[in-house]
Amino acid sequence: MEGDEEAPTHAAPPPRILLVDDDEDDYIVTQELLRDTYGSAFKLDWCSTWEDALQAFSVDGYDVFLLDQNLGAREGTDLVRTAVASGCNVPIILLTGNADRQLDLEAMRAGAADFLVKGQTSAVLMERSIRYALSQHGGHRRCKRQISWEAPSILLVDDDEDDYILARAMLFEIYGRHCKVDWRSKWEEALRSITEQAHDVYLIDYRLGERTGIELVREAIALGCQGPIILLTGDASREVDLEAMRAGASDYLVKSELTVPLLDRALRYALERYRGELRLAELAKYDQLTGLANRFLFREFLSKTLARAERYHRSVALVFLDLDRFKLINDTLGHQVGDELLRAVSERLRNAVRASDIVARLGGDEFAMVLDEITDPAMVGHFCERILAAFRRPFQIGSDEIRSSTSVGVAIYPMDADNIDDLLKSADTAMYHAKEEGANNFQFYTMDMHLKASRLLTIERDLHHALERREFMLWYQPQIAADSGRVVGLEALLRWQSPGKGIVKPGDFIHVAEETGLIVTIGRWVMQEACEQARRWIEAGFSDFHVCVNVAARQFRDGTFFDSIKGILQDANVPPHYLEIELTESSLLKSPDAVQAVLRRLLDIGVRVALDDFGTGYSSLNHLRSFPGTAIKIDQSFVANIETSRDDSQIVKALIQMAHGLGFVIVAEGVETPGQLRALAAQQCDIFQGYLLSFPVPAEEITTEMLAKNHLTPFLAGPGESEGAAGGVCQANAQAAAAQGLTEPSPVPRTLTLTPSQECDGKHAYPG
Ligand SMILES: Nc1nc2c(ncn2[C@@H]2O[C@H](COP(=O)(O)O[C@H]3[C@@H](O)[C@H](n4cnc5c(=O)[nH]c(N)nc54)O[C@@H]3COP(=O)(O)O)[C@@H](O)[C@H]2O)c(=O)[nH]1
Repeated sequence: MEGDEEAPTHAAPPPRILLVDDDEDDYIVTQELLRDTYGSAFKLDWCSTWEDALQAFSVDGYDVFLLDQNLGAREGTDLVRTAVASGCNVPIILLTGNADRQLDLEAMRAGAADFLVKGQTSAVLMERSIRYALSQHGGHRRCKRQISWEAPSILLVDDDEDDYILARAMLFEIYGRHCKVDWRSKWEEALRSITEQAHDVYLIDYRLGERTGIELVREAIALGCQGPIILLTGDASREVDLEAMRAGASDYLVKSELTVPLLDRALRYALERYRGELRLAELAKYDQLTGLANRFLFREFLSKTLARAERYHRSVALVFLDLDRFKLINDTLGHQVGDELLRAVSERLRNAVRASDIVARLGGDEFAMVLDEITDPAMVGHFCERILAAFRRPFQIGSDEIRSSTSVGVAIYPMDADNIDDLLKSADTAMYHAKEEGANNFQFYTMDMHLKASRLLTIERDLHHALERREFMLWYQPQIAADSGRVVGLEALLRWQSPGKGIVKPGDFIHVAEETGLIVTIGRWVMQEACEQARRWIEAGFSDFHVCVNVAARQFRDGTFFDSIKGILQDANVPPHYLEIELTESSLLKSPDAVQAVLRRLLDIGVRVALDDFGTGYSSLNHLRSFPGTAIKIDQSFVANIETSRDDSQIVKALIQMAHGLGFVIVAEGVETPGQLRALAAQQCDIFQGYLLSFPVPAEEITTEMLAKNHLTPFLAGPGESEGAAGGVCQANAQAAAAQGLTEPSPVPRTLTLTPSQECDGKHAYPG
């Protein structure tokens, strides 16, 4: 048949084809066949081993692979499976030495696009097989869902009853008598039946009275027919073949050459392609990177699973995973490595579950699985342990060995939630709890988690509103110099005037702002407001003071932090030494080099820098030594026990000596009693801050008078005097405050009335 035809001219460049065959003679023959089709310049690439083939399969650029079934001791079908499993979506056509239905079936199931018998393959047959394979090329084989093979229902459209009888006999031979074969002989009738789409496959004769089968194909497809259509023609003609393909037929068969095996194979491939197309439509439901189900399909699956569980009163576990430190891996080793890791993780997860269990990538580094028919939560626990164990071995990504772990959250239907959204939320909440517990572990959802999570969500929403409605404000807590007793610093402390809750302190919301990143916006507002207030105080005649602003680690991550502060100071027209930023040791540790670089730049322009809460974190002399700052704030917890705990007293003493030795100014925070104040003064602490001296107050309460007073005289004048008239009011207030648990007054703030026994006469201890 091929002898009658000329080598076609191809407007498009010929496909790039790789032959995998361990027999060089076969390579030469195949090359000749393809040259008949694509012209004498066509070059077929060739490799002869399984290993070379695998390598070549991962190379981008081939359009089709021709693969010999016999590769030494190994089988081509295994290679097809391996290639498909590793995400190869280039069509693979299997070549075998003999026609074997079993093998043909196996090839199809492995994911081959077609199957050709070597000795019986002409140039035309090969070209057609390649063309159809290419037209189907779209990667649907990523979808590994098994579609069961059933006897298809077939509609035969032929105006010759004998042909129908013959075809039906063949079909019965292939599928047995239970195969449904319908027959239409008239064009219009056939069109109606086809558009009803009651059949799996259509066999249409090219000649249908006055009209052609091609027209019928076109019309049926235009009317929405999706099932595969095989055209039957009287004789082989390349024109008819091309016409059929262009009209939308899946294949064409020459009636005179029709045999049972040929029909069988054509039907199977047509059906498989059709199913492939359906799956292609489903591809939108698969994650392109990993081939796993995506969020859309996962929800669909979960919805069906929950519906079944409801009907049969079963429990279902939703297992939600998030990789630990994935962002770090992505940021440091690059996105390509990140992608590879996600693929490798997907493969391990797939291997950790039963074939029937779904594994989905919900996005980023989040994965989810569903365990059906849960009878005992311990089952799920074991499953989670298996998942965690799957991460114990490092992942080999290129030349890198990457260690990764995951945090797993579990929610059970119907115990924890009775619908998809709530179940997902619960599993997500449990996963976050696993992160909080130090990552690399699993947690079952509990009601407490729910309450916590919903509280956080509410706060987040309210914080957004608070920003929009300008509900934030700053209160200021004075810092008093030990040597002069005067106010040298004013720490700006954020307060939220909530319409529903009154004055809310940062302890109740700042962590949410930090977690959500909202702290960057809020922090900028704080900085602007504090600097503008500093300007107002300067204009009011205040001098020798600075405002202290707390800065969260997240604010440093924004590469514009330095410029932002500089701009704010300029806009407010405030010299930089009026500003001190306070950061905690943990902020410093989050990204030491980057943070230190910013701090140095700030110091260079004159901004003061204090290390907050010192003594609580990983405080070490090394950190202190390399800290580019001006002041150290000893944490309240040490101050609180300084009178009662010898250890804490010794620690404070050592901290002060150490920090002084390194040239830092020492600020003690949380000073609540005269005894604490005296103990700190005895240990040469430079600056005091605490309820004893003043609660945080609104800016209006900071007056020139207040700044001029010596606030320490009542307490440091000596035991007898300090408890006397001079310090009496303050003392009474402080004791009253202590008796009430030393909470800040709210909503109307008040300053402890300090009665100075003498005016400030000394220079501020704080270095300028
Ligand atoms: N990133 C930002 N963090 C901020 C900002 N404003 C405040 N904060 C941080 O929130 C934490 C709690 O602050 P707050 O509730 O305002 O508490 C401060 C003082 O009111 C309190 N304090 C002061 N004196 C005493 C005392 O004698 N006893 C006592 N029990 N508490 C006292 O201490 C807090 C000041 O802490 P510090 O900053 O460590 O000096 C707190 O960690 C703030 O840092 C902000 O705008 N941004």
